[in-house]
Amino acid sequence: MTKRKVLLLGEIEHAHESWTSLSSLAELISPQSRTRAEFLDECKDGQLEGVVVVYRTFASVDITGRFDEELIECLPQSLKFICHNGAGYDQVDVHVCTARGIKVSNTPNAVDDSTADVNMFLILGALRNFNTSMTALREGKWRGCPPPPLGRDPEGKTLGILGMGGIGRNLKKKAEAFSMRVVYHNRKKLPDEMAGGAEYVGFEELLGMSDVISLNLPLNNHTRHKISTHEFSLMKRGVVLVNTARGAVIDEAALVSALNSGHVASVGLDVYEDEPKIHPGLIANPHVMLVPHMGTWTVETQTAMEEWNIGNVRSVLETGALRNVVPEQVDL
Ligand SMILES: O=CC(=O)O
Repeated sequence: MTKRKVLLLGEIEHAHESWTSLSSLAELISPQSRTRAEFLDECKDGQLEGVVVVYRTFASVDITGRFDEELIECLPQSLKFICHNGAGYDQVDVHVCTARGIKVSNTPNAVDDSTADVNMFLILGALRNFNTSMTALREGKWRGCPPPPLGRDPEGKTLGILGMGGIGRNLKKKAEAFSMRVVYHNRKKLPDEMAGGAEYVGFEELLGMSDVISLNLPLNNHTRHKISTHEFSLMKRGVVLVNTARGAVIDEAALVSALNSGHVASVGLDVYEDEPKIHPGLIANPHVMLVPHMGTWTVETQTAMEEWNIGNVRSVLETGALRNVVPEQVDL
């Protein structure tokens, strides 16, 4: 009998032993392709027949492109599972996977601490306007001339968390250590023990009452450009906005206008609408703290993500099921 195959798209950087240990259960293969066109041909030529599960990384999109309808339709008939190494799985069209009977997993909990840490860093940096003085110092101008306006303290400010999933709930605890009052909005109110005392408010209410707004919601067809011109107009003048989720949740052009008009005082961003390109209006604005998508960029978190994803591959090979599936597939 031919051995089942596992296709690795991307690299294993940390959890080498766990990955290698899978070889007693299946043949571990990598694609020959370096481009999307080559990958589609490799699929169509039947070279990937026998692959039951794909392990893919965020960066592998540079080779295959998005797992959209065109690509998913070409995948071998044997393929039943896609294990995505990342919390956000917007590179994979889950709807098409579901229609083809493919189950998809991600790495939700592993990312919570490090992403919420970056979130808090951006909140503090944007409130204190650290970007201007850090740039001035490197230019030999000490705090700058004139020095930046005084920053603001997080203590006593209202933080509105849009999307109270694992990262949002983790951020809530961290923000409370800085004496922030936390309110949140989700499509559904959380059970009280999960919300941990944070007040549930409507979407527009959150926009209107928050001093700081943190975007922690996944990118999908419902959330693309969730924050645009109209939503900015509902926010307090002088609001601070941070985003560690996905860039396209914000309409970046509208954000640049809101910053230029002074309606939004400052912004902290880890993610961008068209990464790695950054809107020139964001680069030019001194009130913007920019981090190049480093929410999970720590040894501990990257290792934990790989271990979780490999655990999912192992679970498929040993039990025929994933340990977790993405929320859209939970009730299937
Ligand atoms: O962006 C990071 C992730 O989706 O895990």
